[in-house]
Amino acid sequence: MKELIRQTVQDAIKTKQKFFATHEDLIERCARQIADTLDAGGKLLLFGNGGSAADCQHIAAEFVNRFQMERKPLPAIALTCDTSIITSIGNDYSFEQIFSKQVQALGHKNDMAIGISTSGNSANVIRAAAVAKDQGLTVVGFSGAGGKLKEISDMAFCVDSPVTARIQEVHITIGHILCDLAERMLFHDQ
Ligand SMILES: O=C(CO)[C@@H](O)[C@H](O)[C@H](O)[C@H](O)COP(=O)(O)O
Ligand SMILES: [Zn+2]
Repeated sequence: MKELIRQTVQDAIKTKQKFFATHEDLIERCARQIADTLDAGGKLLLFGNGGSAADCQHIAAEFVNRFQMERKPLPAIALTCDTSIITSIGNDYSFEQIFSKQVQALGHKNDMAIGISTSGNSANVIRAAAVAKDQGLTVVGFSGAGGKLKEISDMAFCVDSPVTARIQEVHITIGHILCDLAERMLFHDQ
């Protein structure tokens, strides 16, 4: 058991080191886009399943409340939270449309959509990303190495690991870094 713990931690460290060694420019570019979007009155829409749904809610909370700086609340909505909306769409239409119909209702061309899928192939995430793109939103994809999400995304963060949990651990670190950078870009004078 202790060996398993050690191997898991080693794998987590290596996966993060490998990813962040090659993605600094993209992260900075994405943070700048988030800061510009929020500064111009746009908002963030986030969607994903399971652990990635939790990541969406976690990241949205950092923006709406605060991250590491005392500053005004920033608009970010996790499309994973409203059980009435999700169950009615899932029941009347399909699970595939639970996020895309919310993007249709709430998305504006000056907003950003952040889709999170470790396989990169969850149908509801792909559909929402495609609808967001059609509506003119900037689409950011957090995924694993494979899948369709990266092809749809304007900015794609692809984590090269076969293990869902390791990919998710990189995703939440990306979310924290983006929030940290965007906060500094928007409020550095405070
Ligand atoms: O958290 C985990 C696994 O670590 C699970 O809940 C996982 O998120 C779910 O199986 C998701 O449905 C996987 O979907 P996706 O990441 O492939 O889009
Ligand atoms: Zn998990």
